[in-house]
Parts: sequence; structure tokens; C-alpha cells
Amino acid sequence: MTTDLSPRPGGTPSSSAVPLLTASGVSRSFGPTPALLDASLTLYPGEIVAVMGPSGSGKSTLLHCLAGVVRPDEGRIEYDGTDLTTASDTELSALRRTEFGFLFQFGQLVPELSCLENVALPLRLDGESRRRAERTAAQWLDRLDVGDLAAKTPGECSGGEGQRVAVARALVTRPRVVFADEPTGALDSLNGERVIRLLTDAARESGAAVVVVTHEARVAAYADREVVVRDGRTRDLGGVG
Ligand SMILES: Nc1ncnc2c1ncn2[C@@H]1O[C@H](COP(=O)(O)OP(=O)(O)OP(=O)(O)O)[C@@H](O)[C@H]1O
Repeated sequence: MTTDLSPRPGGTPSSSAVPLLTASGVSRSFGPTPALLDASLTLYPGEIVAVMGPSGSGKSTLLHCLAGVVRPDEGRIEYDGTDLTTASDTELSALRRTEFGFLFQFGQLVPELSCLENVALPLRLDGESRRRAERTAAQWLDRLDVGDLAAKTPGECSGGEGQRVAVARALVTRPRVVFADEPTGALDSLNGERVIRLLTDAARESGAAVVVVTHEARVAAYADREVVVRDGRTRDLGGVG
């Protein structure tokens, strides 16, 4: 049997592979405000893509549409054969729970739970026994160099430590895609660099693809490819560096 930290089958990046997630012609407005206009993005299995662009250009809206959190007004988003624009709310929430992992700028850990319980939570929600979930969670905390924080609550951790716990929680279900929205935005440059390095290393090892929204070039440097969003429109800049 493979361990919980092993790569998922088919998780090696390859430009010749079939895309895992494809968005084409996606538009979305909030009232009179157009947030996305004819946006497109293709994500291959195991690939790390940075989404960059000025404030208010539509990066988070694109991420939310790709993750099935926001429904576009127009366009098509296909994840592994499922059209997210027509999927039911039940189908979308099952996808988000089993196939996707999420990482935000801050505030995503449950303050009342220990770090170990926070990381075990997605597995518990998926029906895993407490013992198994916490054993896997402990492996992930070790992987992210925060094994010694297992019994602490998020309030007892520094910002960088909390983000590393959050990375463990985003990866613990072995998702096929991790959506990260400014995961280093609240950290100093040293801690930010450590978090993005650990996130991308752990994602590559486990075969997860990553879509990371960032305004920091040094964070985007960890990606395989860069997509820029400007005034709601996407432009693929190809390989980074
Ligand atoms: N829920 C919402 N209700 C109303 N307007 C929204 C909503 N979400 C986004 N917008 C608007 O859509 C546009 C794009 O916002 P979005 O958050 O996607 O940009 P962003 O590039 O992620 O910005 P930032 O870098 O500042 O986080 C902005 O004009 C924003 O005000």
C-alpha cells in the first residue's frame, strides 16, 4: 500500500498530457462591475501556475471560478470531464472536498482546534476515523516542519508557522489541485519564501497541480508557468524564468 504522502497516479507534469482543468471564454460581473472578460486558463496534471496582475484585475474571481466557488456568467470550465458551469451545488461541493485543496492569505484555521486537529479535519469530514486522520495529519505536519506544533492552537503559532499548518491542511486529502490565493501575502519575505517553497515542493512530491494567485514575482518564480490578468482578461506568459 502507498503511504499518504506518495504521489497520486498520473500526477507528473507533462505538456503532452490531457489538461486537468480548462477555462475558456469565462466572463463574470458583480452588478455593473465586470471582474472577468473572456478569460482562459489551462492547467495540466501536476503543473504549478502563478496568476499575477494588478489589484482588482480579477485574479481572485478567476481562482473562484476555476474552483467552482463562483459560477461564471459566460464561458466553460471543465475539470477532468465535468463541466463546472452546469454541475449541481452538491457535485461542486463534493469536488471541492475530495479533489481540491484551498489555501488563503490568513484566517482559514479553526482557532478552537489544535494544529493537529485542524489538519485532520478535512479527512474527518470525509469519513476517516479520528486515529487514521490524526496519524496522516501528523505526517503532514512533520513534512511541513511544524510537527512540534501539533498540540498548539493556531493562536499560539506565528504567522509563518500557521501558514505551514494551513499548507499541510490543504494537501492532507491528496487533492489533485490546490488553489492558493495570496498564500504569502501576510508574511515577511523570509517566511513567505519558506511557505511557497514548502507548498510547491510538497505539491510536486504528491503530484498535485497548484494555481497560486500572487503579486510577488519571487513567489511566481516557483511556478512552471505564469498567467497575467489585466482588466479581467488573461494572458499566458508561458514558462517562468
Ligand atoms: N463579491 C463581489 N462583489 C462585488 N464586486 C466584486 C466581488 N468580488 C470581486 N468584485 C470586483 O471584481 C473586480 C475583480 O476583483 P478580484 O478580487 O477578482 O481582483 P484581484 O485581482 O483578486 O484583486 P486583489 O489583488 O486586490 O485581491 C474588482 O473590481 C472587485 O471590486
